[in-house]
Amino acid sequence: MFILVNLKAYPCDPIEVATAARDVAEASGARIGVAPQAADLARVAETGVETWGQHVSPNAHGSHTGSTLAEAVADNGAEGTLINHSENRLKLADVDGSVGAAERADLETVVCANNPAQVGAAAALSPDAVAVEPPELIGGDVSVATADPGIVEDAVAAAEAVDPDVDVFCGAGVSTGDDVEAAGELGASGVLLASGVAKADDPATVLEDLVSGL
Ligand SMILES: O=C[C@H](O)COP(=O)(O)O
Repeated sequence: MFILVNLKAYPCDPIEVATAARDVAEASGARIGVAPQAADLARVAETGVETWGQHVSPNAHGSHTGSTLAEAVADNGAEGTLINHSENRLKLADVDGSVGAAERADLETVVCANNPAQVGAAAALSPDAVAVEPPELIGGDVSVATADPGIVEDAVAAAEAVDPDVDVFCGAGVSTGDDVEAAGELGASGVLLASGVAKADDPATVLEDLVSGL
């Protein structure tokens, strides 16, 4: 199971989280990634943790003020990127363009989707993975795998029907090792989470619990 921690725009210390994630990954053998703000990518990557972007634009180099180029994300140490997060939705053509931009920069891709129908559409764009996240559960205390297990199972089936090579992650409310295990039992091969770690008083303790059943 891949544990991908999105720091969003939370007022946490990205280096504290990245260092804890690196240490827990090394000690446990689990795969843990951290997606900080774009401006923090380089110093997060310097910790040695697997570093991800929160977004890349479809643009290449050129006159595109405000763009987050996939090339820049990769040059600053990221190995992958989220695309189309629920809090940063893109038009379908831009999701396609961002997946292509990420691939040109050798970034692994996770395209986010609200529901199984969107998972199928996203899988048709051939990212490395899709992440299903019911928006109403994001930031809450109840894991998607507990609150709506059917949406995870349906997302797995939707991706499988379109492209069996596309992995399926789930996210929203994931904060414990039990949540990670439940997601795996529903067929997910990764979890996308944020507040459980980014808002924790002690991120290291939460990360240790997240990997405890792996
Ligand atoms: O990117 C992360 C997801 O939106 C889940 O956020 P959450 O763990 O705070 O529910």
